Amino acid sequence: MAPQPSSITALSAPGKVLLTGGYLVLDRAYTGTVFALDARIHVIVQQLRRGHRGQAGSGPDSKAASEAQSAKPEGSTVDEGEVEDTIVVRSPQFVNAVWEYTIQRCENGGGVKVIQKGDTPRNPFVETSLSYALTYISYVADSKDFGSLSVTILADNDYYSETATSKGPGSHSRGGRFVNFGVPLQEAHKTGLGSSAALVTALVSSLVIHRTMQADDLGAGRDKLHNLAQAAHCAAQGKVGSGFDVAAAVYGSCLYKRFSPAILESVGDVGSAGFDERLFAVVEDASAEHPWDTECVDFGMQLPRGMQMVLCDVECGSQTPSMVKKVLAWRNENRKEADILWASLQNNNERLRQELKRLAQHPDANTDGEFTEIQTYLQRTRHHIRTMTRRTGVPIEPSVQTELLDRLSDVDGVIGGVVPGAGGYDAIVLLIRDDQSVITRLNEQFENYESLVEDDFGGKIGNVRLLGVRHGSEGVKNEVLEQYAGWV
Ligand SMILES: Nc1ncnc2c1ncn2[C@@H]1O[C@H](COP(=O)(O)OP(=O)(O)O)[C@@H](O)[C@H]1O
Ligand SMILES: C[C@@](O)(CCOP(=O)(O)OP(=O)(O)O)CC(=O)O
Repeated sequence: MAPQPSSITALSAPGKVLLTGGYLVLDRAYTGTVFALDARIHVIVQQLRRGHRGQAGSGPDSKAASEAQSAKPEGSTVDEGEVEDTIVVRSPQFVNAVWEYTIQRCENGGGVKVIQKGDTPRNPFVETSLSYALTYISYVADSKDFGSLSVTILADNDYYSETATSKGPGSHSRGGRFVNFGVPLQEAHKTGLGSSAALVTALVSSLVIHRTMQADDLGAGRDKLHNLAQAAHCAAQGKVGSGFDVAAAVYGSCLYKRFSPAILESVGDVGSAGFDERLFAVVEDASAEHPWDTECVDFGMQLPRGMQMVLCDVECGSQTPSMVKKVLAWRNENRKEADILWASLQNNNERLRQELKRLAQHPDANTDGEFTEIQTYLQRTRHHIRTMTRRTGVPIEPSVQTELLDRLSDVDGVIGGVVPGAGGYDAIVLLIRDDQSVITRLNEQFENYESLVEDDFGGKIGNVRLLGVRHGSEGVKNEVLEQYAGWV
């Protein structure tokens, strides 16, 4: 029998930065070095009402469950007399961010599908995570009775650019580490930390732990949660990416080698006959034909002592999907040249990672305190990325970012930096000496920062600011409820 659910479950998962290996990591022949961040997305699942066929909510915490039930969050349509189970998802840091769903049990093993009520704009990442997690849960627990659930999403501030409200005096009015953004989610500008991967990971993990496992099972269940989160994230995105962001959300910082795309290609859509069995096989890695082959090496890896990683938001977004398509099209048409370039990048990225690892393991090896080797490898990686930019005609490191990286690399205490991930006009990453005076000097640079070059791709960067986010290394984890006072 499945374990009895406790009444409230809270988990969080981190954002990511792909320090090196952008584009290369799409191909299993290469790897990416991904760092988890200390900016996390939290998901709190509350059991509002027992499953009406008498299944849920009768666990060891049933007193707390009935309290949660009577403290029914505002706006919920769930009440005791109603037979229909509903799931209400809220993102209370944003205006009107409430999504309410009914649960549809599909025939012929089509799984469990959530159907959105009302006319709030749909949130594909929330919706798909719910359908995928409930399908898996109902298959393993052999029960389709979920009861009604209230789900709260809380994100650390650095996932989105500041808004008038988040900067203002009332931003922390509800208390704790989370701010009120005062705008609808669609109007919030993302800083590119991988909010959707962290959200999907925290959401599917909290639902699965809530219904089929105990909090202590998180370690042992990590691989299954990874497989489920990758499947849900790909379905919500409508494409199979490399999955490095979901891997970092689950396992934390690591050297990542992607899974073979074929693993997820045959899952099909929720509602289609046999979906529950296929999803179960994917999550439990039960397919002999397509076993999971993701490789996350050195997970939980740390930066060397005395080094810190910072991100600089440049207030200007880029379109990753079309950039990826263009780079891959160029690679297909220029295979020989691309292979040489990809090999040079891989080789240098690997040396950089090995040196970071060596210094992390032998803190005394950095005798001059300058991280000179790291500086050299970062410069070489940038050199190859600029070649990639020129040859593909894609603004991976466009000249306004070259200018910014060059200027910041000259600041005393900055070891070097790169455009992470797909590059473009997203936040850049810097490795610096872990010293407050370096942060002070960087902030001084940003006060009057003005770009003096004309960009080769017509991009412009506005305000540059240091994000508060730092390297975090840890993947998905259980959370304590006290920190959500005022929000849940
Ligand atoms: N706090 C949040 N609450 C609810 N949904 C969120 C939240 N943050 C992000 N999302 C979902 O993730 C989407 C952004 O994902 P995506 O475009 O992949 O950006 P990112 O690069 O940050 O992952 C949003 O459109 C929304 O569906
Ligand atoms: C090009 C890529 O290899 C890296 C993209 O990294 P980003 O960190 O830029 O990704 P987004 O969060 O989607 O903006 C694509 C991939 O690996 O999926």
